[in-house]
Amino acid sequence: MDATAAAAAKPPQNLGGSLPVPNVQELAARPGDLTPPVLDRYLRDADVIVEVLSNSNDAAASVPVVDLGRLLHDPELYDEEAAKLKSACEEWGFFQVVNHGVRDQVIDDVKENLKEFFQLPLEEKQAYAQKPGGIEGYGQAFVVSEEQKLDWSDMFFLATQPPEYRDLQLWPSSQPPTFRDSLERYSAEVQRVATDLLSAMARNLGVADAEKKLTRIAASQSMRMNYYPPCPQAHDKVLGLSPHSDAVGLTLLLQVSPVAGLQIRRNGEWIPVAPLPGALVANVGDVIEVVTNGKYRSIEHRAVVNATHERVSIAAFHTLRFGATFWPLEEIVGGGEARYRTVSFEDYVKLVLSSKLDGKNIIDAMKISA
Ligand SMILES: COc1ccc(-c2cc(=O)c3c(O)c(OC)c(OC)c(O)c3o2)cc1
Ligand SMILES: O=C(O)CCC(=O)C(=O)O
Ligand SMILES: [Fe+2]
Repeated sequence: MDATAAAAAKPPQNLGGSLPVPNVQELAARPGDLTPPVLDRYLRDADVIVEVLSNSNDAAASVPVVDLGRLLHDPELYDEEAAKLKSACEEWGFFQVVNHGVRDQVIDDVKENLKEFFQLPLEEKQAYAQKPGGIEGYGQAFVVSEEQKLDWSDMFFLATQPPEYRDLQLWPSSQPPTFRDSLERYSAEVQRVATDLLSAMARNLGVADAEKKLTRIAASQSMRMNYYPPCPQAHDKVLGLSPHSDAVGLTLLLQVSPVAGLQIRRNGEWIPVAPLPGALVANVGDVIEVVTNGKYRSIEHRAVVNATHERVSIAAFHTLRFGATFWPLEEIVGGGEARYRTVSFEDYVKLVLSSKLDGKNIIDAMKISA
């Protein structure tokens, strides 16, 4: 590869960052520092965190479960499982993936190492802090004004695929010593799951060449590793992560802790997605909504926090590579109207990273108004 091609392979720098905000794990560890003006930045209006209705547990139980092994290795069961995937994408936008083939050891190692990382003293974690104007590293995202309400969480964000997108200075090398290895293995296995799911979605959509057009949506991957400290003072008045849809193609979320927190908005209610041991939670992101012209819609979700237990999760975001452009696929639009704009991936990432985390605001900005 010549120097120009190598430079082109690197992702653009300084696509956007966040205003600096307090480290939430430290705030939680020193409740004396949590004075009313500090806490007030996290407290939501009473109507924001409404309880889920009592019958919601039934709905939670029916968040679809898709068996990837059946789709990949069992021709006799393929049609039945593909139909489940189709209705999960059309009706829910969220589903749990089981029998996905990511090895238990790979999952256990990445979970252990990430929990160890978050337990390091603040000064050690700060060695991997986000740089001004950048999103990668340890810190926060989507804080664009001093007035907005803050989320009760910290994040560690790393670009993981393709390997040339990585900034290895931000990948912990010695504490914990196996972090790089375990993240690398987990990243590769999860990217394979994303590609396989997108292939199956392409077959379901039944459009010529859709496979190539959809699997490119897993060409890059980044990991948002979330740490939600407990909040005994006000767990029912703060949010771990504001309502949002993922501004990527396909997210595969690992609920590291056996603690509830993820909720999806369905028919106007917030429904919990209980951690299912060994499963990955898949969700359709905004980029899939664009290329399917709204046939598969991204779904708003959020994270709530616990009074006494910390919670850790890893969102593996799969999306396009820089240099790509995306638009509603002609085969899906057919004789109808494209409902979303064509955009270069780079411009799209700039839009994402300068936004507030606020429901479906990003995809709304992509819509062509009637
Ligand atoms: C390949 O280029 C990029 C792809 C994705 C992102 C990105 C970074 C984030 O931090 C981020 C995020 O925190 C997030 O919040 C939950 C999110 O959902 C709205 C994202 O889509 C997201 O994307 C950066 C660069
Ligand atoms: O922690 C969770 O359960 C949700 C995380 C999430 O939605 C995200 O990182 O985009
Ligand atoms: Fe999300």
